[in-house]
Amino acid sequence: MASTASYEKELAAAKKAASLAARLCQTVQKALVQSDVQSKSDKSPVTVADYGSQALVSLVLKTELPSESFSLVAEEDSSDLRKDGAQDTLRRITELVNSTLSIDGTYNITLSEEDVLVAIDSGKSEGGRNGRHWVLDPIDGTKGFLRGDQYAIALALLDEGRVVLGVLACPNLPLTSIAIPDEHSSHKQVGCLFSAKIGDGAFMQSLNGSSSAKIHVSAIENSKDASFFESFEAAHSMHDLSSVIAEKLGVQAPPVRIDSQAKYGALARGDGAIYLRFPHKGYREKIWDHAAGYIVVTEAGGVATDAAGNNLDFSKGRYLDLDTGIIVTNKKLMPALLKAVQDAVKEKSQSASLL
Ligand SMILES: Nc1ncnc2c1ncn2[C@@H]1O[C@H](COP(=O)(O)O)[C@@H](O)[C@H]1OP(=O)(O)O
Ligand SMILES: [Mg+2]
Ligand SMILES: [Mg+2]
Ligand SMILES: [Mg+2]
Repeated sequence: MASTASYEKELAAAKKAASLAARLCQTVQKALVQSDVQSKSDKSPVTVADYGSQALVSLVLKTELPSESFSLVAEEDSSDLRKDGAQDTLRRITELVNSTLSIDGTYNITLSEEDVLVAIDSGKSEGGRNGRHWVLDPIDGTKGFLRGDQYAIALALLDEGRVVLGVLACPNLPLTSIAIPDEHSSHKQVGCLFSAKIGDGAFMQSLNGSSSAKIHVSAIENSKDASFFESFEAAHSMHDLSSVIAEKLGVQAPPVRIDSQAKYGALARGDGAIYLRFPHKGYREKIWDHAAGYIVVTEAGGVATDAAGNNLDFSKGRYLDLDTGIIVTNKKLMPALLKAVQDAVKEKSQSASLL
């Protein structure tokens, strides 16, 4: 039964898997940031890190939890890597996975290229409301990764359709608040690991392995004092709609634009009070883009719903069925936020029908 399980060892395995994947991604991103302009336009580093991260997470979960049946819903699959011309990429991924494993030293394993493909392809599950399913985005925020900005490794566990635990590794997120940008920001210590287990609260620790501290969403009650997060990429979210909502709420601070589910982590520790996400028409949200962030923020005392105020339902397979968008905030601000969202959405659709 989902309600009596403690998920203790699953959480430990998830933290281990995400931390190791973060180490692999950092290795690649560091080389990328130092590389010349020409190689920066090359998308292959993120491809290598993306597949490498998925292979490592799958391997660590299977190794740490050998007695459990294994189902993984993940973003990537190996079909492109099995094509002619991908041999070099597959070789680079395999080397990267093996060197990350050997630096860590916990596992005395060397993977073959075929092992890597098999590990990646354990992620083909469809999820759903029965049984347990891991949910993984091996790199969330690929655009941020390529820019040298924020990205996350996002891993969650579904049990009978509910998110029961989640971890978010954010290698570039400062350990202290990002609410006040300061000129010394380049000296800030970075690398956060957020984790949450159902009924147990949410925690943050350094990816370098310090002890974890409990985190809470902002206690702000007056929306005028709130600040909000949205996607860095305008193509991912309707920034015009979020600015209308912010105006209706009387929010005075400009939006903080960052990539990836790092937004959920930052919100869960109170760096900002609202996260607005309104993808353009026709975009379907995937469960791996929200499951880990959702439990981190809700266990930190926050609420996340769609624009109709419905709870997010992770039990429908690989996609989330949503009304319009996703809104996240604390319990005090949610009623006013929901009203502002619904008014703004109504006005937008009325003005669209007048055109
Ligand atoms: N057109 C799109 N609209 C919304 N989200 C998108 C779009 N294209 C990709 N994404 C996904 O949005 C998430 C990043 O969102 P953001 O940084 O805007 O919060 C990622 O999951 C990214 O995929 P990926 O995981 O491949 O990076
Ligand atoms: Mg993603
Ligand atoms: Mg991704
Ligand atoms: Mg992607």
